[in-house]
Amino acid sequence: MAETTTTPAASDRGDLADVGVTGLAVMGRNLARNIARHGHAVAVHNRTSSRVDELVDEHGDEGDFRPSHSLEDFVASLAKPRRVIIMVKAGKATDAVIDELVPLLEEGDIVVDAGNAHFEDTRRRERDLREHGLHYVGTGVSGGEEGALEGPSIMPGGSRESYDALGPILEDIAVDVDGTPCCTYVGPDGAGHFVKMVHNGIEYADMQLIAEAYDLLRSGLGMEPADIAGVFEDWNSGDLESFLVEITARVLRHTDAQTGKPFVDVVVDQAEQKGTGRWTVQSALDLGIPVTGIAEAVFARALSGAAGQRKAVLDKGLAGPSGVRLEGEDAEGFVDAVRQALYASKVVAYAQGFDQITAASAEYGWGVDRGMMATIWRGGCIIRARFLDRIKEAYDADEHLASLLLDDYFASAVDDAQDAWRRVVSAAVRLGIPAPGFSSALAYYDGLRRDRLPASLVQGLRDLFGAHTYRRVDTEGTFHTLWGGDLSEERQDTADQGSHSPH
Ligand SMILES: NC(=O)C1=CN([C@@H]2O[C@H](COP(=O)(O)OP(=O)(O)OC[C@H]3O[C@@H](n4cnc5c(N)ncnc54)[C@H](OP(=O)(O)O)[C@@H]3O)[C@@H](O)[C@H]2O)C=CC1
Ligand SMILES: O=C(CO)[C@H](O)[C@H](O)COP(=O)(O)O
Repeated sequence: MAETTTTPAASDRGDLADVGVTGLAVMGRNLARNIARHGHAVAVHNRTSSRVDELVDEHGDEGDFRPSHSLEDFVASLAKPRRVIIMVKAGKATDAVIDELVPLLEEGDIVVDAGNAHFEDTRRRERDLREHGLHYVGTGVSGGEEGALEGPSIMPGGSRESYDALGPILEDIAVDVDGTPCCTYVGPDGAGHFVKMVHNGIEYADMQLIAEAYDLLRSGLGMEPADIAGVFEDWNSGDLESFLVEITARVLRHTDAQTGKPFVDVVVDQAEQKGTGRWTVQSALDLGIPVTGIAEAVFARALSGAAGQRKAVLDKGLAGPSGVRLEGEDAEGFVDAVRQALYASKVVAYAQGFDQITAASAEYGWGVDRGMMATIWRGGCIIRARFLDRIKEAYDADEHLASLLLDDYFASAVDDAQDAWRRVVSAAVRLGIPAPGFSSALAYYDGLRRDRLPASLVQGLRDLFGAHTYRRVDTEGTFHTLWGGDLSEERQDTADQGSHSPH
């Protein structure tokens, strides 16, 4: 387990710890254990001291832990330049820890925030700490509790210099796929946390699509959860192979011990969220990138949580098909059609997420390498999936690829799936089964394909009611029609540029 140490051992550095972790809840505790198991001496600290003692009592034999009960002792136990990993609640808790930590540090030390911070917070903190001569590394860590211990996917931002000092440890503890660690330098300031945020947004979209596939099989065909588990197990040996498809089978196969019912039937059908999906959509709105799959997933969670409204509607019994099943020819081959619709919709969701990374990288000057992001998402993280190999190949082959959907492999995969995709969306509409992920992905695909969009009419309406102007297909310049006058057209060369932005 402890064979890949690339930093000098603690004993070579004056018996000081190689790295420190403060915040020992599920993630920090397992990250510290992972670091120790890889032969690095790790200082451990937590606001509530009992967590430190528990870690050392239960797992002290796994490696070289240096417990501290105060932040002062914790900092004093670290070799210089000090490398401090903060793994606490995002937001105010992280600021509180930074405020306490900074006066104890020296120029050149590296502060790593491995929590799910908002990338704008990371940009602000990086600026502030730079003024103190400190490096601030906002890093995404994905894989949950198990990944933190066995090898997560790690997405560090910050200065190159800080990565040179920190990267070897992070690459040691990250999971390895085909000899490549799922950790790479992402880019300056908030780049790491941005990429992690989009990762989580894609996670939302992926789960929503999986949930829709389950609903279509259950409500549309009348299949039982255990049978649907078998379908997902089968799908997991093909193009859809992924962690989320694998665990869907496990969740669907699980029976509640108390009632003997399928576990999914005893869980309240209101999906919660901590906020990273919502942040992704908010940022996409600012950047003008249509991440429809992620947005539908966030809104589907919101709709599920609107308990009062849902009950009122149910009580009133709003009209529409319900309880109708597919039968005969309509049911034939439907399971496989859902598989194909799931695959095509997933490709769209990932394509949109990568578009958002592209736009943010240009906006903030991060220089994010999309092929490398696909590479480090192949293992350790929640969205790990077989088809990330294909995404990596697509971006490696053309670093300027305008959309993943233009890559030959994905263009033909989606084309192969599209009859089934349309069949599934039509069936969902006819049966009254909500499938916002599947249908919005298809609408996005069709929107991209169209020669002319009805946006021209929107432009006309804007010009009529607000003199917002429009551009013509046949002449350069900006125009306004005198709608309230003789309907003649004026050139508006001094028009407000903002009104022309497609974003
Ligand atoms: N759970 C998961 O699957 C994943 C979580 N993350 C992110 O990792 C981070 C840690 O997550 P997780 O392990 O679940 O823990 P939590 O998000 O539940 O945070 C608990 C930790 O934060 C500490 N903390 C809270 N407030 C303060 C404060 N004001 N000052 C100092 N410490 C404080 C707690 O200390 P105390 O014990 O004293 O209360 C405890 O160590 C979060 O940012 C989370 O978003 C990232 C990927 C996956
Ligand atoms: O970061 C993660 C995985 O990479 C968390 O699992 C994710 O934040 C869960 O989010 P939510 O509670 O909003 O579903």
